[in-house]
Amino acid sequence: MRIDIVTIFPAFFDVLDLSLIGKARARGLLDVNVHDLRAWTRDRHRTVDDTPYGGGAGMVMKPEPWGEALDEILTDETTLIVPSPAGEKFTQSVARELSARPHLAFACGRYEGIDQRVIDHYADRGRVRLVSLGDYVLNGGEVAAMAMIEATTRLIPGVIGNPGSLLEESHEEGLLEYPIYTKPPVWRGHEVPEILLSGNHGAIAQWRHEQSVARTREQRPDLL
Ligand SMILES: CC(C)N1CCN(Cc2ccc(Cn3ccc4ccc(-c5n[nH]c(N)c5C#N)cc43)cc2)CC1
Repeated sequence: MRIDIVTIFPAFFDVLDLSLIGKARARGLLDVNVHDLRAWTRDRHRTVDDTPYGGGAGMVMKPEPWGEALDEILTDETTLIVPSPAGEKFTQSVARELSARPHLAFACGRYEGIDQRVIDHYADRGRVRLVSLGDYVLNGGEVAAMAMIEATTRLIPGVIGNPGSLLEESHEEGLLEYPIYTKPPVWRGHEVPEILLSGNHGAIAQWRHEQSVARTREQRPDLL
């Protein structure tokens, strides 16, 4: 998968050189390219924003730099993702859908957002998705893009070491995951549930499912 990220804070994505995504890049599983939107400005101040038509607080990101950047980056195979508080909710299902795409481009806005005509222009030409990380307000699209990239790329075969662990994760089966434990068997007086030491794999699987259901009922009844 190729991923392109356009942002006025390219250094924000240096973290993508680390950990599993960094290793996947080194192994050629992922081709991640971060671009500074200001590279497509034409004025000496490298201006990317201006006042909103119709008045109102804040500034709006100008369409011209975005148009020149995206014209260079997008292909017929690209899904353009625009993180936005007004977008569809980002879920595990969306992550799974995006993980099958050959090319993702993330347009990370700042200020009050990107001039609507940029989204309209590229919507006419193919796949544009406004996607929201959740019902809270961030200062820009970078944090959301980072989360979406991590949730999506970890589903690509070979990116994480143990594909089996993808199957029992929260939200994959519609339930929250069961509690997990490791050595020592007793820690500060807290014992590991005895069933997990029994070696009875059928009983352990049953117990884990019951724990998942109980946890989901407690924390996320909306998922049941
Ligand atoms: C009345 C007038 C003063 N209102 C002022 C608040 N406006 C809403 C508003 C609020 C913040 C931002 C900052 N921002 C800029 C680009 C950008 C991309 C994503 C997100 C974002 N926030 N939360 C998520 N789940 C997101 C995602 N994905 C936030 C972004 C942009 C826009 C609405 C207008």
